[in-house]
Amino acid sequence: MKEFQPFRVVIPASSANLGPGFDSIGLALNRYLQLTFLPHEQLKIQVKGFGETLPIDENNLIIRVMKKAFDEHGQSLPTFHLSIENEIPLARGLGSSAAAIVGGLVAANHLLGNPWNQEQILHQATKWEDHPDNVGASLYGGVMIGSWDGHHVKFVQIEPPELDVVVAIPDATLFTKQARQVLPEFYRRNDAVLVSSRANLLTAALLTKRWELLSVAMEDYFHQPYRESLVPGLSEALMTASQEGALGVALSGAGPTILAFTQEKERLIAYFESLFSRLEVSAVVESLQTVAEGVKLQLTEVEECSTFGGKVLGV
Ligand SMILES: Nc1ncnc2c1ncn2[C@@H]1O[C@H](COP(=O)(O)OP(=O)(O)O)[C@@H](O)[C@H]1O
Ligand SMILES: N[C@@H](CCOP(=O)(O)O)C(=O)O
Repeated sequence: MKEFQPFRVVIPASSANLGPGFDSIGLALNRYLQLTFLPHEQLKIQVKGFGETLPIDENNLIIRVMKKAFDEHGQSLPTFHLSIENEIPLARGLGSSAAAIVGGLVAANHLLGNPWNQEQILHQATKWEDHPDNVGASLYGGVMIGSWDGHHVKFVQIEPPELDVVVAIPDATLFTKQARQVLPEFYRRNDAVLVSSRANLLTAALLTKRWELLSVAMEDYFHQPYRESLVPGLSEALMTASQEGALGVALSGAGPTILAFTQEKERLIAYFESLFSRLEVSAVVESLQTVAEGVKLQLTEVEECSTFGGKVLGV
């Protein structure tokens, strides 16, 4: 067994796209995935919070990511006890897979002696997800604006907007893979021109804090119209939330969560609760905060690893 000092990696959730920033813009949010690693003679994984259905062996995404990082450096992954404490619901459009990938890469990089810098970790993470929006936000925090051509990521990180975020998270899952299959292969030039101008306006509005532009700047024609049929409440929220306190509203990532920026969060929460109750769709409506900081790694003492007190479900 390879010895190392126990450590913890804490990764924020994220909301991708913000409307027209499809596969490009991501925002870090204050729900966290926390991974605690302790040397152990065999792999053991324990899950608390969201993720009861996750594999607790080598098939777990975090372990697959770590193993690949070790393979690329010609080393074999040490064995450990991994405690996963997860506040990010799975397959809801809040970047759970991106958080797992970023967490796995940051943990592997630490165990390997930090061969990768943060930009190289972003590159690796983007290769796993094939878009830099969620992984960028989880890694760097704030708002990440990135561009990936399949080989290179170029990006700018900006401060998150000083606005409240309200999310409506339906109980049903929607896997990103499934929500990408409904998207068209080609776009008409007029649609592409319009949505690209909306994305430009969104970036400018975020940079200049022109919140009154968000309702128009977050209009999207890349993905939301095609995903409406998969997401209860989306078409109505896009049409009416701005009259109920939303400054801008969008599908969060691939959905089914709907996200809105607001300065009137109680009013907007009441609106979403009434919308979902009328649709008879079970959903949690709550306010989240944007976060300026991305993933953090903390060395810890064995005594502090109280997370290992619970039942160990692993192999
Ligand atoms: N904490 C985690 N540990 C391991 N795998 C995870 C974790 N969170 C998410 N995943 C993997 O990511 C999948 C969900 O990814 P995805 O469909 O992209 O949804 P999301 O919008 O939540 O990112 C899960 O089914 C699981 O395979
Ligand atoms: N740009 C991607 C974002 C997917 O985000 P997730 O949180 O649903 O994984 C897309 O829209 O497909």
